[in-house]
Amino acid sequence: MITMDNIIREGNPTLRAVAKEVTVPLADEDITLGTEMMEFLHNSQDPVKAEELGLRGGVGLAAPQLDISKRIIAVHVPSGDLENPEPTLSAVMYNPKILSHSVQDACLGEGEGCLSVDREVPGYVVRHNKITLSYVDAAGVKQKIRLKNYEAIVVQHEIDHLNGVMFYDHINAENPYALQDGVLVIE
Ligand SMILES: O=CN(O)C[C@@H](CC1CCCC1)C(=O)N1NCCC[C@H]1C(=O)Nc1ccccn1
Ligand code: NI
Repeated sequence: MITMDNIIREGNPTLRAVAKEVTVPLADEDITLGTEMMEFLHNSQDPVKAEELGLRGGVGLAAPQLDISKRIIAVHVPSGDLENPEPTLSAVMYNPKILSHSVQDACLGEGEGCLSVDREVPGYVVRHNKITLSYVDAAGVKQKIRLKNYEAIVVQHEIDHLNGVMFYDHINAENPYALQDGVLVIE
């Protein structure tokens, strides 16, 4: 089971490496890894388990954060309202690739953090508001989906990890809260 001890922190060169594509059909070990990554996200969002295991709640995880330089990500975005427990996006994605994106940019009003960064780095992380994404799913089937707003931000944060990019690489050093006209601020 994955815990915070398995998550590498900034300074580890794997976080700055470009991860390798996984072979398709998927190897058993890659399927198992994806399952464990998703289980970590579930546990991290369960108040009892997160407390028990000392987990920071996470909505996404990339294999390089486990010191495994493979193009595998897991995302599990809760719906946010307790009535509807259905997550708005829950998937393990192999070889994810952004095929196209909106001209419209967006950022989280709260900025971003990272389970591999044990410090606050304030500022807007400007990303694409909408993306068209292809990936191979846990069943080995090629998927093509469109995402927008928060879900699109989460997936872009994870794909950045596959390319050795950290969220704060996008923050304007002179003025962390500088915003071009028309950038959508997502609260
Ligand atoms: O690469 C992956 N990571 O580094 C885990 C990150 C991924 C998100 C950061 C911004 C977009 C994707 C993560 O999830 N967080 N960042 C650090 C602490 C907070 C935590 C978080 O946002 N938690 C959360 C949010 C809503 C509901 C439940 N939990
Ligand atoms: Ni991260």
